[in-house]
Amino acid sequence: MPSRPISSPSPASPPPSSRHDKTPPLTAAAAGGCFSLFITLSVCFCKLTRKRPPPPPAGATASSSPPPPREFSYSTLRRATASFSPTNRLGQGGFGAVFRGTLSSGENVAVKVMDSGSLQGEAEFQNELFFAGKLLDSSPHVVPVIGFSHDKKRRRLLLVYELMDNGNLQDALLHRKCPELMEWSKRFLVAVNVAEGIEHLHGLERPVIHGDVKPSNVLLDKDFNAKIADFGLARVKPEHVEMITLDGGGGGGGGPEEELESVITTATGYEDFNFGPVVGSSPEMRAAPLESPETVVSVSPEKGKESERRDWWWKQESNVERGKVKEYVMQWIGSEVKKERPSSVDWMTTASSSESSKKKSSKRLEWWLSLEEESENKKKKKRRMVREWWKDEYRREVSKKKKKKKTLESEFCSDDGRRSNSKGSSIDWWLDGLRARGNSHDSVSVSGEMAKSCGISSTPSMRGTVCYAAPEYCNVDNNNVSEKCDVYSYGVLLLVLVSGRRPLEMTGSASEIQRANLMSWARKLARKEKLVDLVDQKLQNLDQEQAVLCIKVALQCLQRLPVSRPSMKEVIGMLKGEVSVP
Ligand SMILES: Nc1ncnc2c1ncn2[C@@H]1O[C@H](COP(=O)(O)OP(=O)(O)OP(=O)(O)O)[C@@H](O)[C@H]1O
Repeated sequence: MPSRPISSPSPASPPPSSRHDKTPPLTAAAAGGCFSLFITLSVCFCKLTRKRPPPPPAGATASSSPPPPREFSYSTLRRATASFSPTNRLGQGGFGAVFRGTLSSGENVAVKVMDSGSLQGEAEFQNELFFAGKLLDSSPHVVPVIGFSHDKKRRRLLLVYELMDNGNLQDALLHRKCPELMEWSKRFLVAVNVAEGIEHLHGLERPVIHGDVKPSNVLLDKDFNAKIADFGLARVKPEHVEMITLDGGGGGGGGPEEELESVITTATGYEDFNFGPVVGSSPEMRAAPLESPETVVSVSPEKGKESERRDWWWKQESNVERGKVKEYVMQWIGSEVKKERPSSVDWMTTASSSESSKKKSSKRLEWWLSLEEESENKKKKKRRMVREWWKDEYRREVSKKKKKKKTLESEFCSDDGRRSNSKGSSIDWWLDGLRARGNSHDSVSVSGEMAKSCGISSTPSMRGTVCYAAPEYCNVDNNNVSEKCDVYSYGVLLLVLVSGRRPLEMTGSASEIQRANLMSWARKLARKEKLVDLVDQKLQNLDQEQAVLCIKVALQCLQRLPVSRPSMKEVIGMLKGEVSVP
């Protein structure tokens, strides 16, 4: 019987044992696939959610020392400030409102939000960012920007700073009257801190001119250590600076006519804005000043007059923006006309409330602003007429004043000690204020307290703040900007610190009138050798000698000619008693 051949096992039908053996590799492959898919998805998710670091600034090298300012997302800052809650509002500047915030890391910050349509805003934003990289952690007496954010949808630009617990010096000294600042040693320390902060800026390889030194730009930490803030108007020192060595060369000299004219020009801020408005919002335009302000800022004598006049950020021109600028200037002049009246609140408000006079003012201002289209001769003629108008306005106001106030006014002594008569020189009274650039809330208490919370910026001009700005800084041909501008402003700040008064302050009593202009009063006291009269009576544990020394240093800083002012290094030396006061 033939034996049945043993059929070979068909490959299609493996034995049960063999099928069972192949299952684990298949499962492993599926699991491996799932795992790699998971990894890929995780990596993608991480990439998508990770915040991109800001691009390095132009010209930055990999080894550039200070880290660039951080970019925050808008939502982070919104969360940090509880949706920019009014309860977190710290103050208001020309740029916009500033809010207190706490980041998720627990870090306390101050967030500055640029108002959409702010004239100053965008240029200042760029400027602050430009200096942020340069100044981060560079000095204990400087508050640089630590980050920024922008929200395209809401057209908002935001800057983030380290929070300074005791706010600004202006507020702490003059509004809140913090007890800590009633201690002489603390005030003196603030004076030295500020001087060191400015000296640090001036001592950089390319010196930085702050351009807006004033008490509201000095911030105080929890121990009342002072730091310089707000680099919106800062600039790198021009390579060629024309130093004024002759009186009248741009330091505000010249005859009364010229002075009056220049006062009106500077007071309106018109010339500043005429250079071209704040840049537009396209990225290219925004990038321009960030690239290299140093190269544009130089004011070499070879350049044309027109280009000499331009600050580096005023590069863009657009008619639409011009319209906005004019509107702004008109509003501003209007408010200045109201603010600058020398006497008490009552006649000022009476005057400003009259509807017809408002209309008249507005017409005249329109007219004044139309000067830019006029020829030089016509401009001169109109300027003369505007001058007349300002005088008329003032005389009208004066005639409304009570007899008593007239008497007080006639007692006012001018800067050089000459007694002014009530009619002819009455305009000088408040023009003196304007000459000293006295229209900010930093300086004006004529109309009562104008605290930050009113929402009024203290920098109405892009050339610093009235009262604090050096005469040459406000000059139309602004090619004389040097560190000495900051020295002048520091001199005013020092007087404010020692006296506890604003640079321009009027309360109405006869004795007060002579002290209304802090700088003039200090000079007068110096002539009488009674500087101690200027020292704040409320100061505790006063070191009289040191306080008088501070006033002397301040007067050195306030010299009209920049070359006559000391450097900040010398100022620190004088304050510390290492250098004698000339
Ligand atoms: N880092 C900060 N910490 C605490 N408060 C701050 C800080 N930065 C600004 N502030 C507050 O917000 C206010 C407004 O600041 P901002 O720098 O915008 O305006 P300003 O310098 O006072 O005015 P301007 O911009 O017209 O010169 C300050 O006066 C200060 O009280």
